[in-house]
Amino acid sequence: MTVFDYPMEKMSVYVSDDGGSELTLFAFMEATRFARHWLPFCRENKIQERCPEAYFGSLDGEQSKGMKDLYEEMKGKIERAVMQGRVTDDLLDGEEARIALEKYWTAEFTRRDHPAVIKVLLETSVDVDITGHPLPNLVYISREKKRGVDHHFKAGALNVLMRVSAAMTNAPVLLTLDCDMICNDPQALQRALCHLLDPHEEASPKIAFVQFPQRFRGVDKHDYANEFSNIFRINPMGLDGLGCTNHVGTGCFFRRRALHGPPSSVPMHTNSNCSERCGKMINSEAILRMARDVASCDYEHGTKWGLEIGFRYGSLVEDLYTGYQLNCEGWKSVFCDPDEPAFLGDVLSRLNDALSQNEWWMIGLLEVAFSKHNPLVYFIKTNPVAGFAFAHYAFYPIWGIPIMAYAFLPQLALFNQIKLFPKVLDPWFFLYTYIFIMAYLHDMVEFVSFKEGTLMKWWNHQRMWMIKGVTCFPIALLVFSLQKIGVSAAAFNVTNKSLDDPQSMRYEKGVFDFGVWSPFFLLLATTAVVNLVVLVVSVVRCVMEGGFGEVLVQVFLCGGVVVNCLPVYEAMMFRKDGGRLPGGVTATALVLALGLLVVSHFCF
Ligand SMILES: O=c1ccn([C@@H]2O[C@H](COP(=O)(O)OP(=O)(O)O[C@H]3O[C@H](CO)[C@@H](O)[C@H](O)[C@H]3O)[C@@H](O)[C@H]2O)c(=O)[nH]1
Ligand SMILES: [Mn+2]
Repeated sequence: MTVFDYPMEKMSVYVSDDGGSELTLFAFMEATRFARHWLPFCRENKIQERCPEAYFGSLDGEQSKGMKDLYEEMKGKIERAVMQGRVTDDLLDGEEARIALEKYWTAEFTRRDHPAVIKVLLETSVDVDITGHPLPNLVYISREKKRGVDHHFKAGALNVLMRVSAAMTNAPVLLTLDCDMICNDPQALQRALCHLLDPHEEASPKIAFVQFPQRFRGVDKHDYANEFSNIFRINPMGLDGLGCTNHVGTGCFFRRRALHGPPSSVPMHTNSNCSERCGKMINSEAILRMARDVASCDYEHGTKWGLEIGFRYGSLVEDLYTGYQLNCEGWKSVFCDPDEPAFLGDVLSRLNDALSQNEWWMIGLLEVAFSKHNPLVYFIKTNPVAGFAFAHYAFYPIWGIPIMAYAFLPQLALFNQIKLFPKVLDPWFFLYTYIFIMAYLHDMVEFVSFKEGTLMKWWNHQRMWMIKGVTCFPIALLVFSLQKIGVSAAAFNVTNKSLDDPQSMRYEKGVFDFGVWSPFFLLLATTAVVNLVVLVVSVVRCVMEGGFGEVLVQVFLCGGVVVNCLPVYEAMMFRKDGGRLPGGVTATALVLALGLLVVSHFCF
């Protein structure tokens, strides 16, 4: 965040470490030392790409060797600590760092059970870079964790950040960023402030947040695994037109006031704790005590935090949930999508990871859909069109039902020679075909005409949609239903961020990775096998016995699924690399497919 072209002494960076790892604190201690050299270097050389990893990665030759050496030295130390799993004395430079780490990471300290750790790493009134310019405040926070106390995942962490930052600096504008994101545009802050402070815009004081899209580094040319441009960039443009773009969890500038209640009920300035804070250093014992207090597990007990204040609890997609509740309260929101990405995240390169991430999202969406803040009943009162738009998100996983139905039922019927659709030249046939083609065409035109959209990317997107439709959507529906009847509990997997391994190399080449045992792949492989078998059987039957016109729609559906599943057949039969579908999955899928065909014979 230190990339912003903005006076550093007016910015504070709060880092939340929900994993409570000494390695993270150590990495930040190292980063502060590097920042003292790096920030003036960027300023002097007018560097736009200020994430050092990205900058040095795209650099050729021997330019800025000294700076690169410093960076490599820091990186090397952090990597050594990560490899060892702990920070050894030889890695620590000063006594102060060692004392800080020893003070907190005692023998009783575990990830799930530890006191709040708050460490001021930089204080702007004291710390300067090597040219004497002030550095921003930098504070490391690992909130208190106790076994058995609900910590509300990311929303809980963000609420702690909100309170600690209020105790320390209380800036009126907050930027939230995920751990896997980098800032890519030094002007992003100004862009957001233009909206939040616009004197000519009547709605400006009512704008709760300015959302930048989630965009990704390292997306392969045809984006076969999806950067979700339809969800993250196309749909929000429409919502922006309605004044209520959705919040996507990261790359978002909030008006702090908006998170404290409806526009009419909150005073223009929420500097309520200024009298306690003013004039004190953030590293003073009084401020630190207050910060630890608000970062404790019990602080929220009996308060409105998570219900009416701060980020809202109750859904794994706290972002959508919080954003839309703010809109319901009367706040507006803005979508800001400059051509040059303001923030960039890491793309998930493993198909299985992407599917399991989607499973969690889908469960979170269902939690919104079936909550008392259901967009249909709750939002329709204020803005019907936006209500439907949010319902489109919240009920998205329901797609699993029709997609599963269309992936299996017409095919099994066809296998048993049952005709489901009107035959060719029947007037209904034209209506069906018209609706089908128009729906697909609409999706395609919308996608391809958008900024970097291409036909190939669209094809991959629709394929991914189909893959999700037979894997994570139905599984999410099942898990959610089980949760509702009390069978299993919600959990949150932090998604895998590592990028340098064989799987990622396959990703870069645009090849799917099927190399793990996963229920997703089992469902996908079963779909693939059933459709292929039925396609072959029915084509042979049509050639021998005729009557193609009567089953054209069913054969077409079957063929469509088969074409979409080509990479699956390849992964089952022809691939030799680690991304090949495990034999066990293939065998189980064959048995399941056979079972389905046999059972269907008795049912139809
Ligand atoms: O218990 C938790 C879980 C997550 N996080 C943080 O939350 C962020 C998002 O987690 P990540 O693993 O990156 O999840 P994704 O599935 O990639 O997140 C997407 O989906 C989330 C839920 O909709 C949004 O909050 C995110 O912004 C969006 O990028 C990360 O910075 C995590 O460190 C916590 O602090 N505590
Ligand atoms: Mn993420």
